[in-house]
Amino acid sequence: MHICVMGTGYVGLVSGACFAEFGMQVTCCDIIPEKIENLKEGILPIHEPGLQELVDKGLREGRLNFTTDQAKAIEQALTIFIAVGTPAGEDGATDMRYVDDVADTIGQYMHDYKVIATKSTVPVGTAKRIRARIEAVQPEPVEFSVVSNPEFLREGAAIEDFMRPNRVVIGGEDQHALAIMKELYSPLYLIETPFVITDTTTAEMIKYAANTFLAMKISFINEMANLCDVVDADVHDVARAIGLDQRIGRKFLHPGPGYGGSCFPKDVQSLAHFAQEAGVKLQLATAAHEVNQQQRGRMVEKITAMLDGNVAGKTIGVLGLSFKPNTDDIREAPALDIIAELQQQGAHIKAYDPVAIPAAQQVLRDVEYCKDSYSTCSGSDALVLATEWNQFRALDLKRVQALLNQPVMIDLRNVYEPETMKRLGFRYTAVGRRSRQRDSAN
Ligand SMILES: NC(=O)C1=CN([C@@H]2O[C@H](COP(=O)(O)OP(=O)(O)OC[C@H]3O[C@@H](n4cnc5c(N)ncnc54)[C@H](O)[C@@H]3O)[C@@H](O)[C@H]2O)C=CC1
Ligand SMILES: O=C(O)[C@H]1O[C@H](OP(=O)(O)OP(=O)(O)OC[C@H]2O[C@@H](n3ccc(=O)[nH]c3=O)[C@H](O)[C@@H]2O)[C@H](O)[C@@H](O)[C@@H]1O
Repeated sequence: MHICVMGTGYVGLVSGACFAEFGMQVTCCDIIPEKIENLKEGILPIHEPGLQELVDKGLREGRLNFTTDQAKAIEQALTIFIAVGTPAGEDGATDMRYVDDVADTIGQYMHDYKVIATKSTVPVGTAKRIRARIEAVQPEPVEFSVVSNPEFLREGAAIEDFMRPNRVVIGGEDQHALAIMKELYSPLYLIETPFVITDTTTAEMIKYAANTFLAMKISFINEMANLCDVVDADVHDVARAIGLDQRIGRKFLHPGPGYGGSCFPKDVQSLAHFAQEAGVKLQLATAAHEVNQQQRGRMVEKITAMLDGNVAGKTIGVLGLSFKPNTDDIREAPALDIIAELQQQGAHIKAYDPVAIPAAQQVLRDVEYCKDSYSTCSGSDALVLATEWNQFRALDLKRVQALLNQPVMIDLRNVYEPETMKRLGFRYTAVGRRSRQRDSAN
């Protein structure tokens, strides 16, 4: 089956490469010619483990193609996936311009039956909006179906998530289109992936409910961590113990500087926004967002407190810039806000990230980028662990201590054990770890 994927970002490129691996004939389109020229040569615009191999294979075997010629790609395909960005607009409303543009393009170039599947995360009602736009621009009336097929992959684990998803959600009103969509995912039936087949509106709703629930879990544990900091309890034990209750589950209970990335922050706000437009006030979504925003400020306070309440004139080494490990994505990365605030307060920042430095250079000013973790420590008055890349989990702590001006570490991802750090002579603090251990900082 020929499919066309509109947008070659994290979702479009991963979906295209994985569908090619499923045996489909895939054409990925983008409006950025340079991106497409690079992709034709196998040069990826993003860092995503395992993606290079899949793209190389797809190109080599001729099942994966890249083009800016949207007319031709649309013409050839039976199914067209929309995987363009849906960034937050004003007041948390979703900026629909890219989805609208794609819908208009599809409408213009559609000459026979197509299934149009939305993979982008879009507000409830978008399937109807896409249908209306296509109908408005079609040169001749051609039958088509719009289905909602939200994507649940995580950056950094995207291939595994696509190939072995917890579930596939397909929303549609037309049985023929649903049958085509099921056929596309037929390799997943072999591994007994659960399928949720529903209507478009419900499928659109599911994606926001899933992301908002996960975001709420993170904000919840961050609030618990903040309380643990004050009442002398250990959030790791709290998270483990509550997570062992299978009704709660252990995942997504890691406290830290708050969630970042291109999805949770915008999706939580978008849900609250379109709910409000529908006359429904979603208090939990709003609270999850507010807690998340405040968490970054709390992290700055933690850092400042470890430097005697004043960071002006101090040098702070920051490990990790991306919003999570295994990606070069810095969209809404907590590290960036924290760095900007520390700079505002007069600190000099040294920073290292295994892959995200080029992206960070586009947005951060006056940061001294380092070639590795140890050069980041060298001459710094404190070390902040902002993103838990594996290589930061196994630092030579004696070397770190020797390189720092003073042995101060603020571990925003709770990677290290307070007891160990105390034994090594560090002044160490983390997020919600027990005060007996935090006392080591004093
Ligand atoms: N990044 C992620 O992990 C996930 C993202 N999503 C959702 O998927 C959607 C896409 O997200 P990302 O891949 O992160 O976006 P992205 O920003 O990385 O990529 C979007 C791509 O679409 C291209 N584009 C824009 N207008 C176009 C047009 N008219 N025709 C063809 N291409 C066009 C852009 O040039 C860009 O390359 C969003 O709605 C997001 O919420 C869903 C699940 C996971
Ligand atoms: O809609 C999306 O785009 C995607 O959003 C998230 O995926 P992603 O943002 O790539 O990464 P996550 O692993 O979910 O992490 C998001 C943020 O939450 C933070 N986080 C995560 C888990 C946790 O316990 N604590 C915590 O602070 C991470 O550090 C990161 O900043 C969801 O996990 C995906 O299912 C979804 O498809």
